[in-house]
Amino acid sequence: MSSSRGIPYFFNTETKQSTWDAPPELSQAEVDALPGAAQHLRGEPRPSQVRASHLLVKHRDSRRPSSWKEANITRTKEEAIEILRGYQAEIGGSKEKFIELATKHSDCSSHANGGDLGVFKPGQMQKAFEDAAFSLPVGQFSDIISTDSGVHIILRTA
Ligand SMILES: N=C(N)NCCC[C@H](NC(=O)[C@@H]1CCC/C1=C\[C@H](COP(=O)(O)O)NC(=O)[C@@H](N)Cc1ccccc1)C(N)=O
Repeated sequence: MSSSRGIPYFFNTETKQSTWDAPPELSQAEVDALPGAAQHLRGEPRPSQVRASHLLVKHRDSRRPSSWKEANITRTKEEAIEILRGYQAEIGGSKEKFIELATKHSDCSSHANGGDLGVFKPGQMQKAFEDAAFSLPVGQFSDIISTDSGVHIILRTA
């Protein structure tokens, strides 16, 4: 799973080559079942806009290490990832749980709307966030994504 784009890539252990494209040996059903499989693996066009929610955990290297929750955020990036891994385990695919945890813990002002960012188009969000959000099937969660704001889990909602 690419941590910057939150979508799967494929690594050939013999040739040590990595690629975004699914190997021919994988059946379409296997490709579709990949966690957060990018729509390009499913032969779908990139949408012109998406709607997504996120749970953001900031750290001391965040571009703005402050939030509604904590005026001065001093945790390290590794600590932030550990915290987010914990939330990821609690969420376990449940949208209700995601909304509950984003509301309580997200370091983004969108926490007030359960993490909802509304609809956005390419060019609005930071690249890694955009790539992951636009690659997720509707209703799917990303893996942990890192941007200048901190580390995120994204749920594509439309
Ligand atoms: N709807 C938009 N276009 N709002 C501008 C987005 C700017 C954009 N933001 C990001 O890419 C990250 C990923 C998602 C949120 C976010 C960062 C920050 C938190 O991080 P920080 O900036 O302290 O580093 N939250 C925001 O921006 C919030 N206003 C998003 C929002 C909140 C409530 C309702 C709608 C949107 C960027 N290009 O920097």
